[in-house]
Amino acid sequence: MSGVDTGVRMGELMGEDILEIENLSVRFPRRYGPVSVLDNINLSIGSGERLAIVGESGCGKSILGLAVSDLLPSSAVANGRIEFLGTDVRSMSKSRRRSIRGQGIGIVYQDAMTSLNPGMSVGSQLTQVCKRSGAEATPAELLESVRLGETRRILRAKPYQLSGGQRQRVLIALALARNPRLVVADEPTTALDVTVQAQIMELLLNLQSNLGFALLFISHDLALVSEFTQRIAIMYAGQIVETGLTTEVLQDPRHPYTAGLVSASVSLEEGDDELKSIPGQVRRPESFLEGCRFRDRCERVTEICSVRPRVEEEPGRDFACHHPYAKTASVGRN
Ligand SMILES: Nc1ncnc2c1ncn2[C@@H]1O[C@H](COP(=O)(O)OP(=O)(O)OP(=O)(O)O)[C@@H](O)[C@H]1O
Ligand code: NI
Repeated sequence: MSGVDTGVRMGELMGEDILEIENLSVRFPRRYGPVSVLDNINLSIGSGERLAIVGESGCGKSILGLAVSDLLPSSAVANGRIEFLGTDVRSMSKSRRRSIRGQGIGIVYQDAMTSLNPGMSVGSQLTQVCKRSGAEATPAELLESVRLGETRRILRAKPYQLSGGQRQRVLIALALARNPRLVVADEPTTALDVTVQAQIMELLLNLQSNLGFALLFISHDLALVSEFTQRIAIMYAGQIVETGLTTEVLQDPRHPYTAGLVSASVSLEEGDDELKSIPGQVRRPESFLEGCRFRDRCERVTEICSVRPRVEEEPGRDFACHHPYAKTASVGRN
């Protein structure tokens, strides 16, 4: 948690918090023993806020999205609090949890083909979700709100008869059927080509500003994230290493991991002959390091890094590092 005694938390600046995660840890004991694949996560989202979760593959972004949506696999063991609209979701009965989730949290995944039921028409899937969540809108209206033309044909179609972009719009319509206060979008456009990707992002953002839900946007793509989100949390190996306003974090990273991601992304955009990337790769959970989990890849590493770094709290910014980069005087350079 940030700014405990002095500052105002960012979520509060955006309106009241609708989601608060406190000391959340997730393990897969049968696979990785006592290692936490999500380790002591603290995070909140304000009403109507757009928050990005960023990090390399295997850092735990999707597991965090699943935990928030109460969809963790049964082999996962979770500890900590996840409070949605003021209620601790994890302490409720299964059926109550399902109804809260059904009415408050919508989910859009990358892979529409596996998120949709392949044997069932789009219309039946929408009807089912509308019924379950007591939606006021009809399936046809939902398809119109995600700007799918040819509504009648699409209602009758099976998922495989649609294009990737159309399927992604159907997923968004299903999320809207839940009257969401929060939408978790996990790499929602990764599988699409660039033009369609831009259209889907624009749709999601239009709906977000018209309907006012908060957006938890999981992505690898710093360009998308900087265009579309207000706040960012950087994850490495199951831990949040830095949070703050998206523009400030990306322009003036304090954590060496964030700095590495930013320079790799800039290098990619500028089409450098030799792509700058962070040396090495994310370890598998069974070999996560004690102390700072990033230390084997970090250019600033010293002995102290085998001790877990505290979370430093500055106004509007948290980071967990023994050797952070100094704050640049003028954010907004370049
Ligand atoms: N069902 C599972 N059982 C055991 N381990 C799992 C399971 N699901 C995920 N994991 C592990 O949890 C860790 C985090 O995975 P996660 O899918 O959240 O990463 P990610 O950041 O979303 O990566 P990507 O960018 O590739 O989607 C990985 O080490 C993964 O192997
Ligand atoms: Ni993922």
